[in-house]
Amino acid sequence: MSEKFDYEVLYIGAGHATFDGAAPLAESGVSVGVIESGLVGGTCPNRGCNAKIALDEPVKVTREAQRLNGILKGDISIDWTKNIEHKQEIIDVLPQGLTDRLENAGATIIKGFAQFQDEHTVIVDDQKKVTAEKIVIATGLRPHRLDIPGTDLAHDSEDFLNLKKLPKKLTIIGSGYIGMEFATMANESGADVTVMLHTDKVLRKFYQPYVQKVVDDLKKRGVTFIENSNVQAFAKKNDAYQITYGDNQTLTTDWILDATGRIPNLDNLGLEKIGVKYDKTGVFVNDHLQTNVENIYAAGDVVSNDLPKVTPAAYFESKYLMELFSGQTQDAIEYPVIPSVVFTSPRIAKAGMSVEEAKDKGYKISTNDLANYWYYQVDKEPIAESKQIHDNEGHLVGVTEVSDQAENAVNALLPAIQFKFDRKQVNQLIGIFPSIGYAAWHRA
Ligand SMILES: Cc1cc2nc3c(=O)[nH]c(=O)nc-3n(C[C@H](O)[C@H](O)[C@H](O)COP(=O)(O)OP(=O)(O)OC[C@H]3O[C@@H](n4cnc5c(N)ncnc54)[C@H](O)[C@@H]3O)c2cc1C
Ligand SMILES: NC(=O)c1ccc[n+]([C@@H]2O[C@H](COP(=O)([O-])OP(=O)(O)OC[C@H]3O[C@@H](n4cnc5c(N)ncnc54)[C@H](O)[C@@H]3O)[C@@H](O)[C@H]2O)c1
Repeated sequence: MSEKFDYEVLYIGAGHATFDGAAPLAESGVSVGVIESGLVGGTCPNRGCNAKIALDEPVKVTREAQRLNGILKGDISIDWTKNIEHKQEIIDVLPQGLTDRLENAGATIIKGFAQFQDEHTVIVDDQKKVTAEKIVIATGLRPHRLDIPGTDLAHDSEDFLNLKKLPKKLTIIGSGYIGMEFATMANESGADVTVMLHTDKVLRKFYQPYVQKVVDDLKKRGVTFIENSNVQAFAKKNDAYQITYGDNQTLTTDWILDATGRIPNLDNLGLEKIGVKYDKTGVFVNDHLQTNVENIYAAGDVVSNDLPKVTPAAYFESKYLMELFSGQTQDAIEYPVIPSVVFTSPRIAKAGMSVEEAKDKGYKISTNDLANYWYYQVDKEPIAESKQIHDNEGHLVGVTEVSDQAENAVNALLPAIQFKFDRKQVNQLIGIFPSIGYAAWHRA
């Protein structure tokens, strides 16, 4: 225990970037404090991944049942209100569970909003002074809001995940992760959905031919996409809302979701006072996640880097800091392959080298027509394809898949990509048959 300070390590924020590492760090005997202004667990469990995937499950099941219609008898449809209630039941227990995990490990949770006073001192809710030898900024992101007249009439992803009743007409501004996942859920649950694009691109970080398959399918299901929409204003119109866009066109809707991205949670943190460098992309860190102020670190979504802003990245950084602070490593952080997926229906998942980069390098790109592979025909998947990329020595270096279980297929291939398995090693591992993992692996 540090004699000079209240804690050896103090985390600001209690999301994945904190708790995955803070709990084992406290268990190892380091004195740990965690300041959290909202729910312990942060975005992912409370208003992100867990909440979203609970709402998505009936969508996936409904789609499958539609495909198996004739074998399965009777119509099924989603009761939105019940779905929201079920989601809430599942996630309500998570903040307490994570609080217990941190406290049982020996960490102290301090509720309130933190502001730096100096590089070793933080003031919580303008009252309580907390000091620490090292401080980790892990404050995450918050929704970006369009700077246009009427912007307050729009809602964010958290509002959507808490909607007790699904609006009849829902308009989504933005076609990134949130725009596309929420358009899928709302459409399958019975809403009339319009997606307004900034440009003509949807999910620009994913393989575009697969994105197009998902967009075409959503169009067939009634979702409208407006490209280059140039959204200019929102206004209240009787019981509805009017969106002015394009060349002075208007659109009337019942509910507006602003899904135009997320920005670092750094307002009023007092970083200017202590000289920590950052910009609108996040906090600048070196290869030890250390800021320009020696004892201050940053982890998770709030860090300025090119990684996808996803839970596995926050988790990995949190674990790295735990190892650094407990003396298990002094090495620079070395990121593994970080996979990502968009939970549309079907999903698009990817890991490692992209198809575009593989083309530039002249690597081998194999196309797997999975819709015609027998195991994907079991549940009659019409949209299922993958690309596997092998380098010149025959190692699998990248994969992208569009299918209902693309996330599981990509997960199965991660060891081969991460550890550069050679042919002999790949052949040495056999999976359970039949399974999606097996189907992916036997092509590796
Ligand atoms: C709708 C949605 C769906 C998502 N789905 C997925 C998914 O399916 N898979 C995936 O991998 N990722 C998903 N993500 C991303 C994932 O949630 C984040 O990458 C992850 O939560 C980042 O963790 P973090 O700890 O860096 O930040 P956060 O979880 O955001 O935690 C930051 C915490 O800091 C607190 N805080 C901020 N400022 C202060 C302050 N001054 N004082 C005290 N506390 C403060 C906040 O209250 C918050 O609890 C999703 C995100 C959203 C919004
Ligand atoms: N499955 C997952 O892992 C998952 C799911 C949801 C969210 N997330 C995380 O949350 C973050 C935020 O998600 P997001 O979808 O808000 O961000 P995003 O960056 O994925 O997408 C933002 C979208 O808004 C559009 N946009 C920006 N300005 C606009 C304007 N003026 N008019 C119309 N469109 C505009 C962009 O073109 C883009 O399509 C993601 O970066 C991701 O890391 C992850």
